[in-house]
Amino acid sequence: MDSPTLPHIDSARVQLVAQSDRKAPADPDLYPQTGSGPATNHQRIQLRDVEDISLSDNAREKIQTLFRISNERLSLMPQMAAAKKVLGDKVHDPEREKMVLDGAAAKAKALGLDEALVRRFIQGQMDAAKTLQSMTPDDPNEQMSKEQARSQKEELRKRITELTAELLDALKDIEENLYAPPFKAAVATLITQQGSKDPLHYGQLQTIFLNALYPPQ
Ligand SMILES: C=C(O[C@@H]1C=C(C(=O)O)C=C[C@H]1O)C(=O)O
Repeated sequence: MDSPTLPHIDSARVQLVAQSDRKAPADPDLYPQTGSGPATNHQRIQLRDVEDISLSDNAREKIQTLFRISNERLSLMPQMAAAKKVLGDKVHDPEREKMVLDGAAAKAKALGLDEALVRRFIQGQMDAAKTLQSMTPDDPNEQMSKEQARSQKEELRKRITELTAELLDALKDIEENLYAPPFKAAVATLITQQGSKDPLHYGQLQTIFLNALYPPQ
């Protein structure tokens, strides 16, 4: 990536709060418990089952690609929050969200991807993005001028647009496997294992991912 204007995420600035206002997941098979407590029997069984399935390295890589892109997209949000603060802009920008969703729907069509899945998935990514921005604390040492903030926001949006397109390519790559039970179980397990890296903490991102890929009936 060649974007020197995008600063790296500074985790010290992102003191994240543990708060998920999402509903309790419906299906414990797909929505494993997360948190710091010991794994439940259920989780242990599920992990063993997934090993038994011996998910191909290829499938594992594809799922991890999806997480990696999502993480990169989310990692831009503290800088987005900082730019918006300088500009006095709101975290939630419904016009921009409509553009992102419409762009994603158009690309979904071109790829032959299920549009409802794509809209759900990208809306989930945007919800997580807003949560992360709201959790970004003020930086009393922030020196950015409005001019700098405007160009930072613009650069970030360019990158976010690219990453949104990459997310759809990665979704397309797993679409045909998505509803095979072993694959579902593997997604749930890999998401749980990713939990420690969840920038939203305490399973919120896992829940967003799972709800988007496998909406509770
Ligand atoms: C990232 C932004 O903040 C929010 C999140 C968005 C996203 O994840 O694409 C889009 C609009 C905003 O509601 C932004 O304003 O660009």
